[in-house]
Amino acid sequence: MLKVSKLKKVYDGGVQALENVSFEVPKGQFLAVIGLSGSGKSTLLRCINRLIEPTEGKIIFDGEDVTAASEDELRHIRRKIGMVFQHFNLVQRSSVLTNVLAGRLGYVNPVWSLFNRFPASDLEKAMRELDRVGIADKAKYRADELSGGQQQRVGIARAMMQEPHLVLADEPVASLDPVLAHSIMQYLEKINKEDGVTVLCSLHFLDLVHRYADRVIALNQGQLVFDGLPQEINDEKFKEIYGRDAERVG
Ligand SMILES: Nc1ncnc2c1ncn2[C@@H]1O[C@H](COP(=O)(O)OP(=O)(O)OP(=O)(O)O)[C@@H](O)[C@H]1O
Repeated sequence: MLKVSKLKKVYDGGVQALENVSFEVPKGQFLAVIGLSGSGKSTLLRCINRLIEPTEGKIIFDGEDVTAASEDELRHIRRKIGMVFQHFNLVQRSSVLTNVLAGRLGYVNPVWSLFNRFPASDLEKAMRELDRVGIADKAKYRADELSGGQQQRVGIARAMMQEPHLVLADEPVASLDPVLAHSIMQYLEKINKEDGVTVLCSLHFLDLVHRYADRVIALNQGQLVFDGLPQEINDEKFKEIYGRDAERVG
């Protein structure tokens, strides 16, 4: 469902963040993206829906050429791609429910959304999604009244409002207390296994990769240095991915 070919990104100022990155993702896969800080994980995820413009290369998603899409086509493609962010990206002063409904913005009439009016079916769906992540009782709270773990659950519910085919999760547990990481990962696992949503998720900890990912790709200085099963990352591969000085933790 996703094909990335020879992707390259050079930022203004000359930093080469991605070089010749190619891989394919079949529908329904849970793919982890790993690599040291600065290796290009965020850049890769954001190039896929063109939040960042790739410099070269091609991205095909659901049979459509994302890289060649017009603004209109891109809007349509982005509806099908949900995003979950490291720092949650919620509107802090708005209610949990309003934040979740924001996931519907690609669908509703913009005039309605200006007045914060959403169809009853969207409200019902928002409550269902909040229920699935276990915080329906927090719908009326302001986002900034929630803990980090709860805010990330709102982030997942918001992404699910789009009825996405693909979710891009950019270090979704990196800002959380490590003991909360599994609960958030389990929600991502649920949408992957129960709804068949394909997930691309960058992660720092290999134990999470082993526990949740079907497959893993690794970046080192913008280059793809590994593409395989989590259990194939032996000590030698580990050093190739993270460098000679790296030591396993967890
Ligand atoms: N907007 C930008 N302008 C210039 N350089 C950038 C920009 N964003 C990222 N970079 C650089 O591109 C490289 C890849 O960064 P990226 O954020 O994709 O890595 P990452 O693996 O996601 O890192 P982290 O785990 O710290 O988020 C780094 O050298 C970074 O400094």
